[in-house]
Order: sequence, then structure tokens, then C-alpha cells
Amino acid sequence: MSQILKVAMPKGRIYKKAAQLFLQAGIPIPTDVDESRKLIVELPEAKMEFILAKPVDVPIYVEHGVADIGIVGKDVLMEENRDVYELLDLGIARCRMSVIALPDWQPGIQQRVATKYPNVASQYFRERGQQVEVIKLNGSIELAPMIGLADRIVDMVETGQTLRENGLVEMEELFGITSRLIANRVSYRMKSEEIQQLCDQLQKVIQPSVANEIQEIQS
Ligand SMILES: Nc1ncnc2c1ncn2[C@@H]1O[C@H](COP(=O)(O)OP(=O)(O)OP(=O)(O)O)[C@@H](O)[C@H]1O
Ligand SMILES: O=P(O)(O)OC[C@H]1O[C@H](OP(=O)(O)OP(=O)(O)O)[C@H](O)[C@@H]1O
Repeated sequence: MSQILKVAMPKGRIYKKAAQLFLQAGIPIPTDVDESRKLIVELPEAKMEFILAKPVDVPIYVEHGVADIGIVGKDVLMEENRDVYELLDLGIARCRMSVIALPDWQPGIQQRVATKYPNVASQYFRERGQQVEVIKLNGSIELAPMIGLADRIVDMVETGQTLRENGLVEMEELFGITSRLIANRVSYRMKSEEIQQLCDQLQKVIQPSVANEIQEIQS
């Protein structure tokens, strides 16, 4: 008999796109959870339970095994470096992580970089031998160079609208971002049938342009 799969779903901008993918895969998850305050959605007929979490917390629930699988942006995975398996590139919520500055930015001696991603940013500048002070912010990162808090920022770019409207320029792309399906290491073995079945269902509806199966899982 198949077991219940617990899925950590990110609230916010990924939710609707992810729910759409599940729907296309034949899993009748509601798409309008934003309108409710319910945090756990049970789907007994699909043998699934959805935990609605803050996006940055999804890998924490999965690492601790209170969720078997989860959906999370590659940006969060890179920053948090949690002990989870990355199973599929879902190809949704596509954007990129970039270094951004005012157009007249010049390399100086004491450089400050503001970001929501201090680990990603520190590693990037360390690898390039650039000494910078990293300042962690939690949102509206583009404000930092505009008001003199930082010289540059490391942040996400999707359409480029935020940069254009605030007179900033993208200097270098660090990596591309899409949402990923992740799994708890123990669940991956104990619920292998259920997880494999879900992966198969999702793979059928993922845009074919996405190089999907991630081949990093070691036995
Ligand atoms: N502009 C964007 N375009 C596409 N995807 C984005 C964009 N910004 C973020 N994302 C992706 O969506 C994920 C969740 O972003 P979202 O803004 O919903 O959560 P958040 O940053 O934790 O916000 P909040 O703190 O308001 O909950 C990010 O981790 C990233 O993978
Ligand atoms: O290229 P664009 O399409 O303009 O998208 C990029 C913006 O989207 C994200 O911000 P978010 O909407 O999450 O708001 P935040 O400032 O609260 O992080 C990101 O941090 C950029 O500011």
C-alpha cells in the first residue's frame, strides 16, 4: 500500500506555477491557497499532504524529514546548502542571480555589497580574490546602491524592470535560477516508489526545454 507523501510548497510567487504543474500532472492541488490562511492542505485521494511554507524554509522542512519532498528556487538551495537531494529541475520561476551596480560604478578599495544571499555573494567575490564587506538585507535590495549603503548588490533579475526603473545595470550573471524538486535523503529510500511515481508524472509536464533529471544522487 502506498504511503502519504508530505510536500513542502513555497507560498508566494512560486506557488501558483508549481500548483499548475501538479494539476497538469493529474494531482488536484488547489491553486487559490493565497486566499486562505490554511497551512496544511490534505489530498487523501492522491495520498499527498501539502505544507505551505515560506520559500526560504522549504529545504529546512525537507532536511529534517517533516516533509518528504519540497519545491524551492535554486537561489535558496545555493544559499542554504542543505543536506537534501535535488531531483528535478521544474523549469518554473525562471530568473538569474547577478551582480548589479549604478552605471558609474568604479572598483574601489573598500567595497560593500548588499544582498539577500550573503553566502552566495561571499563565495563569488572570494573566488575572484575581491575583498568586500557583505551586508545582508531582506528585500528591496536595489535601494542599497541608490542611497549609498553599498557599492554593488547581488540579486535576482527576471524581466529587468526593477533595474530599469531604478537606473541600475547588470554587470555579471552568476547563475540561472529555476525551481527544483528536492527530497529528504531517508524519504527518498523509504518512499522511493511514491517519489519516483511523482517524478515520472511531473517529468511528463515539465517544458521539454528543461534539462530535467538531475544526475547527482549517489546511492
Ligand atoms: N523576479 C523573480 N522572477 C522569477 N522568480 C523569482 C523572482 N524573484 C524570486 N523568484 C523565485 O521565487 C522564489 C520565491 O520568491 P518569493 O518572492 O515568493 O519569496 P521570498 O523572496 O521568500 O519573499 P517573501 O520574503 O516576500 O516571502 C525565489 O527563491 C526565486 O527562486
Ligand atoms: O527583474 P524583475 O522582473 O524586476 O524582478 C527582479 C526583482 O524581483 C525580486 O524582488 P521581489 O519581487 O521578490 O521583492 P523584494 O524586493 O521584496 O525582494 C528581486 O529581488 C528583484 O528585486
